[in-house]
Amino acid sequence: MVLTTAILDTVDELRQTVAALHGELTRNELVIWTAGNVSARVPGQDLMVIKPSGVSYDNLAGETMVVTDLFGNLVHGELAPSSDTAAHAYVYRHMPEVGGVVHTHSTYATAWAARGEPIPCVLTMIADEFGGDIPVGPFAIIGDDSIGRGIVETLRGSRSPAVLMQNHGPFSVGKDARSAVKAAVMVEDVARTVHIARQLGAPLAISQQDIDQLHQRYQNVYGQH
Ligand SMILES: O=C(CO)[C@@H](O)[C@@H](O)COP(=O)(O)O
Repeated sequence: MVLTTAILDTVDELRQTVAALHGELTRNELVIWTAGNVSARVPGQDLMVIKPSGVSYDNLAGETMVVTDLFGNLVHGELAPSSDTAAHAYVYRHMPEVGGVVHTHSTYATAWAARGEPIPCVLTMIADEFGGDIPVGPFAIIGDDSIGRGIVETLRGSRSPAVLMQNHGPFSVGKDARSAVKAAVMVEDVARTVHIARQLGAPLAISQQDIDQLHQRYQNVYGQH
């Protein structure tokens, strides 16, 4: 596939954005070594920008980000794409509203994934960002569409932008890559808080009505408009 000058301009800007967002994963201590990855859909194109596989975060820059089609075929860039490219691509193919995907192995969220236990909606911040319990997706081996299918099928049944893939770790989605990174940061924060709360007792439930009210406010009123 030959990329036109207009698409290349968009891609180059997106490569810088995705590279910078990988810095948010290390800054928020969500990844170690080369684990984790961020991607962004190229607007209006069946393309995505994603991290190259196994490259140190110290060496991630716009120029090292790669571009693939939505079946994981390399279209632009020198390096091999992330080993999670198939999962990201599957999400983009089946969830047209998603513009960004993030995967980490952040400690507390991954500990919940190891138990295959959803994070209960016992904090206002969980209601705000996730709209209910943070769901668990099925165990799936990397290498084909299994992880992507598990992410999509689980998220379709939830308001949550994050899913805890059993025995693996969190994947998060958003309207753009920055929103997906935000969900990755927040799922780790609430995973830690609920874990700590449960050490000393049973966290108290929030009513569905209150969850709905909190979610609606946060998604539609919170912040600057
Ligand atoms: O979780 C996995 C694979 O599913 C890790 O290898 C992943 O975090 C990092 O892989 P990449 O360096 O993106 O290929």
